[in-house]
Amino acid sequence: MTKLSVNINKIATLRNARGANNPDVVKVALDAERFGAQGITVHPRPDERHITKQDVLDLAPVVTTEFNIEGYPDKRFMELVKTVRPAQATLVPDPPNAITSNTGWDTISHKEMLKDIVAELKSHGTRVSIFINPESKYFEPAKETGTDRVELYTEPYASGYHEDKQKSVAPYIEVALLARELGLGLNAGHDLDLNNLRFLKESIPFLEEVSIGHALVCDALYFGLENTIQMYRRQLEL
Ligand SMILES: CC(=O)[C@@H](O)[C@H](O)COP(=O)(O)O
Ligand SMILES: NCC(=O)COP(=O)(O)O
Repeated sequence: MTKLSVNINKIATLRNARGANNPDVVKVALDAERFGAQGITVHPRPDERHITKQDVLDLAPVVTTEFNIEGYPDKRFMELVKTVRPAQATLVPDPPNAITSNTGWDTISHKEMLKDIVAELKSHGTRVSIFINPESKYFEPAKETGTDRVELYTEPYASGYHEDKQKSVAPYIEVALLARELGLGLNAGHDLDLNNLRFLKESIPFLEEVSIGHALVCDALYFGLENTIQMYRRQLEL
């Protein structure tokens, strides 16, 4: 079964627009779980443009599905993850000023650094996933870091989907089979939506988790959060 982890970054974006507490990020996370989310993902960026450190501290004790914290493993991130000990930490190579995540790790040149970070996070009982591009050269080094999983960066798949979905998904199938061969768990995320999700799932049925935020929150403006989460869950049922 592929789990749906709902990324609530954009709920916090809306909340921050007025500086009060509407929408209430914690309430939305708990409602999302009640509506069928099988995980909650947050990405507390250094500039706190959306999810703040306090959001993470507030969410950690009340989220009952899998709590997944994404981020660049700097001192701030590592201390926050050590404090809340989420089910999963997803390491992304985003510089502080990135408008969004736009690439996976170069696990070849960063292998030693990632090895130490993965070991520290796992020592706190947190499962680790490493954000990765669909390029096979990065997968054996990823395995050598000791990470539990990799998360396929799916923006290239999404951006090419409408023109030629078979061509777009091909590199992902190739590296997914390699990941399975290496014993790496497989997550996926970024720019997945109601149009492209089912084909990805059909192409890689052994995906363990997809984390979806931007498109899901946008869809919820039209369909409502409960309906939207159910619509995304149905895309994952083969
Ligand atoms: C890692 C990834 O692809 C996304 O989860 C990312 O966290 C999105 O970040 P923004 O919501 O800040 O665009
Ligand atoms: N890891 C991907 C994620 O959490 C959400 O990405 P997006 O759906 O907001 O592009």
